[in-house]
Amino acid sequence: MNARTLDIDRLGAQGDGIADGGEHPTFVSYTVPGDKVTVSLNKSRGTLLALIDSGPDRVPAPCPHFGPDSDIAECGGCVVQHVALDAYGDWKRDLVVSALESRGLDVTVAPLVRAEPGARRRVVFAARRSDRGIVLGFNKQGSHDIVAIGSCLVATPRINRELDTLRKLANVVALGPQAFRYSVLDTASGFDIAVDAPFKLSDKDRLRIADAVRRTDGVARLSFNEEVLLEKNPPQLNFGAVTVNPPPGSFVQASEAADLLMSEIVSGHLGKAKRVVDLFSGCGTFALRLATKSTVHAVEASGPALASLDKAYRAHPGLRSVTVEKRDLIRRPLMTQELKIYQGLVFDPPRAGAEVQAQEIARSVVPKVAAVSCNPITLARDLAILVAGGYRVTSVTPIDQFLWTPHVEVVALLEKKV
Ligand SMILES: C[S@@+](CC[C@H](N)C(=O)[O-])C[C@H]1O[C@@H](n2cnc3c(N)ncnc32)[C@H](O)[C@@H]1O
Repeated sequence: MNARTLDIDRLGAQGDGIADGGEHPTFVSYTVPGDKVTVSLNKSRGTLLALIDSGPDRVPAPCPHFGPDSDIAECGGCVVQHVALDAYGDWKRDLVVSALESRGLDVTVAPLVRAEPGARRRVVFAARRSDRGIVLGFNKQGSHDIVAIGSCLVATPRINRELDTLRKLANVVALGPQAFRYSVLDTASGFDIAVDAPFKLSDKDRLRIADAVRRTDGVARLSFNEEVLLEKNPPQLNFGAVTVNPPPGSFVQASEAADLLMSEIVSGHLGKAKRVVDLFSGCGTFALRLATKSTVHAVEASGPALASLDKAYRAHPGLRSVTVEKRDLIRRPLMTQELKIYQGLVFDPPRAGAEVQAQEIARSVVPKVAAVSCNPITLARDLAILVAGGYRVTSVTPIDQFLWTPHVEVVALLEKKV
């Protein structure tokens, strides 16, 4: 074993401590700046063997599943529970600051908006049948091993209360030893469970699973590889006063509190616009709230997401007009000419961002733009395109939608004098 003693200098973008002292940086999980540690070294990665001295921002992790000291098992769902609150907030905010700086954007970034534990309504578990029964939990860090969990501090109280129920249902779904994804969305009308598995079901399996769902209280729907096996009642999410029934497995903001805050920021910026366009609209998180004041055109690639947006709009009288358009915005962005009828625009693309769409927005005369993103790197690229096109960034708000992970949600607001 290649054991070394290292001094940790900084926290990296993935939440690892980094020792800069050697020929190249060495990454050590579960460490903080100021730690002196002994590690077993494998190229640029050190596995923590012993903590010799603690850095000033080291705190005990609140979850018994966290880190190599866990008495139970080391869950890889969270990576930075051992970092003090202020240092954690600074680190996450800095992820955004450095991404923007790398694109030459000198803009003020607000402090990180904190998330509370227990706020995550959408949790993607890993599951697998083993010799000792079903294992439901999260992958161990950097491994395919699934660590069974007894509770999750990040998930909503209802998901935690019903873990046994969820586990029993996962056991009914599991065929053979292959691992599968078991995504649980905690909605107002019960759990919406979406299974993503590498195995196939027979008709008999379908009936058996549907029967188990029927007999399980608190589960609204279960779908398997996007096929609904049973919907007892439509899963319900409230976007402001509007109730939406999201399609199986569709994108939904992971935390209700973050969803609400982002919508408030976006609505505050675009609220006076007569006509707004919502690009990458999903099921209407922004569109349906903006429609209380503005006419909205929602554009999105997923037909089922748009159908649920449209259904929710039609069931809620009193909104301004909402139209939907199914369109692949990466291949066929809304062109500058098409944008000229709007006074407000929000875009919330997947992690890869919306480079080509941003080029069209940059050339447009839409006076107010809101950019929402879960990836500061692609957001910074897209914002730089808008700034080159004459937009000014007026605010950047990082939101801790993904507590104790290296992920951060960002809402950036922009204006163009036209
Ligand atoms: C980060 S989600 C945002 C959804 C919505 N704004 C919300 O807050 O729930 C990104 C959305 O982009 C959609 N999407 C992915 N690729 C797309 C594409 N090429 N063209 C249009 N929409 C796409 C996804 O279906 C998803 O709904």
